Amino acid sequence: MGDRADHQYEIYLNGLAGVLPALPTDLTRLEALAAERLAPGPFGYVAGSAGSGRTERANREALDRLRIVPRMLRDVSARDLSVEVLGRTLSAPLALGPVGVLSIVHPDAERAAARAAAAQGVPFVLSSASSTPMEDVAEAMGDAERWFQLYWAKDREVTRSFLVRAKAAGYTALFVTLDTPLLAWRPRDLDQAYLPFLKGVGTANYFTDPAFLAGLAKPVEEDLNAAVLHFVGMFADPGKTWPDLAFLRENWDGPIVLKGVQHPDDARLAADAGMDGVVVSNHGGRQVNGAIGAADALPAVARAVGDRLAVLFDSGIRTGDDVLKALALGASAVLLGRPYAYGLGLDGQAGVEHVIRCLLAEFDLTLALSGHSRPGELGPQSLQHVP
Ligand SMILES: Cc1cc2nc3c(=O)[nH]c(=O)nc-3n(C[C@H](O)[C@H](O)[C@H](O)COP(=O)(O)O)c2cc1C
Ligand SMILES: O=C(O)C(=O)c1ccccc1
Repeated sequence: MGDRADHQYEIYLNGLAGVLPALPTDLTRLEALAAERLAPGPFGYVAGSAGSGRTERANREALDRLRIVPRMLRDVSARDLSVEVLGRTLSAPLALGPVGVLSIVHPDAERAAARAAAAQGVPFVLSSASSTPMEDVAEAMGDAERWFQLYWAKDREVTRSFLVRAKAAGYTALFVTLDTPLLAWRPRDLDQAYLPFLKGVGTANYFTDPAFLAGLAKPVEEDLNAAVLHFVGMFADPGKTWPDLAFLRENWDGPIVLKGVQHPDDARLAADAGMDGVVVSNHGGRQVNGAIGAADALPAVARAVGDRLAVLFDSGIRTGDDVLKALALGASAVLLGRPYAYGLGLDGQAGVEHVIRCLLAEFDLTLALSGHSRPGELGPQSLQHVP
């Protein structure tokens, strides 16, 4: 076992020494704890999803219908969790996914989450809609691996400027989110009249951008309302189509990953457009109510493009066995969403580190106990579907 995996056992060893962890080690308990301790508006924003929550439930149902079939006597004494993704070696098949407006759950927001990822050796994906400018998050991370998530704006100059800034700040890959050309119908937020960006939260990258500011009649300080409305009207673009990807390919020379792909034909279009990867994701059930569970969409996408593109996965990952299942279905790594936002809200950087450590320790143990030593050994043979 490598250094990283040894490190994951810290919580376990603390347990043997009678030291209580600050947060539950069963990460499925974080949501209930966050419901108790966070303010209702921010908690509802993070926990909420589209419509009646059908897709969020489908994400869990899809993972829960899969069962791991353990194999015995396979010498699992030495494990290596590392994977190759987008031309890099990751120490484990995990990254923190893009979650916007993190200052609603903790004042240290993206800086704390990014430092936690850096400390635990997993990449951090910074949201376009972060509460902290991308340059400040980069500075907090030193030379640790970071990727930039793009909300593909209506205004070309803003997009171009974001790409230049992200490159200069050391973000090595671009994650373009396709599933949010509009924000969905989200009853939890509507019922509480809680929409953080209407107060200017999540606009840090825009309000520090010369191309964005050039589109305002007055400085942000003089008319916050107008600035916010300008942001809401331009941050995403429901008019975009596949040929528009050429613009991003011409203006970004690193890997480009399309986030929010659910149909194998869209994955093929991504490959044909010269993209480098896809994230099979339904945005944690926050966009299309009634959509296919993300884990149910993964196998067909992996079959369609697994030999041409990096296939990543998110939406519903809560425990180490979920990570194993996603990899067995054909993903090379997973992104984490809400669980780390809860960790941040409950205990800042330490809370995010707790979430990463528990998830990876549980993944490492589940991998070993099911008879595997490396992620590459996982495949359809590792799983059984139950009706
Ligand atoms: C509060 C919140 C904000 C999010 N903001 C973004 C964002 O700015 N950009 C993006 O691509 N995805 C965003 N997502 C989606 C996540 O990247 C990810 O797809 C989703 O949370 C995964 O599902 P999970 O929460 O069930 O793990 C957000 C999710 C949450 C919960
Ligand atoms: O809430 C979200 O899911 C999301 O993607 C988003 C979009 C705009 C601003 C902040 C978050």
